[in-house]
Amino acid sequence: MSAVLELVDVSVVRGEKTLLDSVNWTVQDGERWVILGPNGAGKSTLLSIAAARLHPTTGMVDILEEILGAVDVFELRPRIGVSSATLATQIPHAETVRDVIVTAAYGVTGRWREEYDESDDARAVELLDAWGLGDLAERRFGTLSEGERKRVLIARALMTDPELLLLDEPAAGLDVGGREKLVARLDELAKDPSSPAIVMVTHHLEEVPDAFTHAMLLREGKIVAAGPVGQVMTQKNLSETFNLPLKLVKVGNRYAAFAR
Ligand SMILES: Nc1ncnc2c1ncn2[C@@H]1O[C@H](COP(=O)(O)OP(=O)(O)OP(=O)(O)O)[C@@H](O)[C@H]1O
Repeated sequence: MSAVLELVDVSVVRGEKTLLDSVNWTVQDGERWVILGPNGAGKSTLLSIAAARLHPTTGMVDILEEILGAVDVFELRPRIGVSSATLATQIPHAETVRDVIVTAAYGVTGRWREEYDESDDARAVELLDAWGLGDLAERRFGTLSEGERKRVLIARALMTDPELLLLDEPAAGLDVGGREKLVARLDELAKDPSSPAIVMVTHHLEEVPDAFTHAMLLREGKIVAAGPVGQVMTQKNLSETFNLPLKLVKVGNRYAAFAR
């Protein structure tokens, strides 16, 4: 195993506010991490750093054995797959599902005059099938349901065969059926040894697929706990993270929490 991501004493400060406070964190190849924490904890800020979209105020960030600040981020970014609500807002509504996926090969949203070769088209077809989108290939992105959009965004994030996959709240806005289908699909992805290292951000314990290996709990920019899921997901750690006495329920390898 080698580290795909390493943060040493990383802080992000904006004006008076410390968004991330001395974060130390390593993600090894093959690991599947979930980052949990309340609103404003710094989860998206941390993911932006992992995506090479934000530089820390202080500290060292190593992504895929490149040091942030000493690497051309435009060469690094194609090696990282990202699915987020921000990206969804950048996709033209009239774009077909097939083009939303294939355009990731050039890191653009909106197909224009780029030339795609056969391997790009073949990869897009493979992903359309894998994510149950085959029948929607020619549909316009703007006409999709929220659940369908989420799957398109993840398929797009996988288009370049990334070495690191970052998922920012992939199940936000889904009904219980949509959430469960997506969690099951993410579980398959997590179990597949050919999948890249995965980091997923969520507010909800129910959204953690059971094959995820590691968890980080974040509160006010600081790590409350980080490590193997079974060690980190305790009633005490979660109550401290969400600043609320919680009752933790475990069903198989899935979790839920309720106020005590
Ligand atoms: N440029 C900025 N200047 C000041 N504060 C900022 C700036 N950007 C973000 N913040 C604040 O930093 C904190 C962390 O934001 P971040 O989006 O990383 O949290 P989050 O855990 O992803 O939250 P949520 O779950 O609500 O999406 C928030 O309180 C946010 O308001």
